[in-house]
Amino acid sequence: MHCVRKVTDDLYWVGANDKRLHLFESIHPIEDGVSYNSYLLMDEKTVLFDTADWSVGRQFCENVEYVLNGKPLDIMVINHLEPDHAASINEIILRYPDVKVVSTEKAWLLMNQFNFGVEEENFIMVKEGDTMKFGKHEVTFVAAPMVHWPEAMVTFDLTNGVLFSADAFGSFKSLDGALFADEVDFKDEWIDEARRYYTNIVGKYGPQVMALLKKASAIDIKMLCPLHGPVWRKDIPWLLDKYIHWATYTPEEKGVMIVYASMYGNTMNAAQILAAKLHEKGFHNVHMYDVAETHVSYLIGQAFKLSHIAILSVTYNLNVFPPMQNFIDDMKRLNMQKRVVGVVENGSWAPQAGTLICEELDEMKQMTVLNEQVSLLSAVNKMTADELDGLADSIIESMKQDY
Ligand SMILES: Cc1cc2nc3c(=O)[nH]c(=O)nc-3n(C[C@H](O)[C@H](O)[C@H](O)COP(=O)(O)O)c2cc1C
Repeated sequence: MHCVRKVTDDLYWVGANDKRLHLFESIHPIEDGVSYNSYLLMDEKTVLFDTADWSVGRQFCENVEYVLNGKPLDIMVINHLEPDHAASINEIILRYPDVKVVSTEKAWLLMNQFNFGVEEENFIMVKEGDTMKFGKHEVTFVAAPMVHWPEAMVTFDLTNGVLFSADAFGSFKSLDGALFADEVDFKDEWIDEARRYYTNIVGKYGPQVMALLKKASAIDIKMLCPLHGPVWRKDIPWLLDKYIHWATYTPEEKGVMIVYASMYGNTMNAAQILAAKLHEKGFHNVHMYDVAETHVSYLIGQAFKLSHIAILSVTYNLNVFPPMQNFIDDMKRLNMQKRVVGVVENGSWAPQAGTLICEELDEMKQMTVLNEQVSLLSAVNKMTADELDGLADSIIESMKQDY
């Protein structure tokens, strides 16, 4: 049975939710599922904006058929060719063989590579600034390279201010009947998953996102229709502000994320002592993570949010503990920058982790490593407890800077 929502008088959400997928892109856990959004405009011409992942293909096709109500599908605009949005192109073409597919030159190459079954005579290539009229609605196409694949574009409806924003402004979590961000408690219940989605999926491409935001600031956006998560019709400046922070690697808050790696509990003890000292000294925005217990995508989300990171790691076969190394590698891969970092190492015979972590941080942009580094020998003692106290002071002192 169809399950659709009306976005505007003549625009429908025809997407679907996946609550069974365990790992998005085979890497990021999505305990709360994900939605694959697709939108169908019923103008003089009928226009489908993107398709959906094949896992929800049956529901998606039923939704399209219901809204079309016997009309042919004239146009399919493909803003983003990644298969979680484009895998059903082939099925749509089989059902509506006369449909014209509209997308970028790079998308044309990719849809051929993926064997999505688009014939050349049915493909209309568009570029930045091109416009297309469907009847009442006229749209313009805006290139959005690397947000988050090279072929991506967004489509702006000049008639009613709807921006079909592809992967930009998306979020993990299934919609479960809600459609608009103002129908859920986004600021409380969704923001962490929206940040985790952005930072892990698009986080590397901050400059490209800023380029898109610059273009977006020149148009009067009334509604954002992303390919995952809710549609925005209120509070759009609030979301744009979050995006500016993430895309420029600017912390949202002064806060400390304490990440530790510990096999026998002593480094964890140091992390607890550090956290206790921060609270004792009056600083309370402190969040603690066992690196081996927390999926790195959650760590990345928090690292983008907070101004300070305290890294405490055991030495492991003369290296950094592997899950901690993975976290640091991931931050590097995603271009993480502009954070203040405290480093604590542990080793029982040849502590090495601290030096190696500092070398990694040195290769990243604008990472300030606090001088008060602590080197533990197996367990915290009186001297290193005092050093942890000094590190807590140093973290609090560095909070006085502007972010
Ligand atoms: C497999 C393994 C490899 C280790 N390699 C080193 C090492 O190369 N250098 C070192 O000083 N300690 C090494 N250690 C000791 C750890 O760093 C030790 O667990 C730590 O000093 C105690 O902290 P923890 O209680 O937080 O685990 C190793 C421990 C294990 C289990």
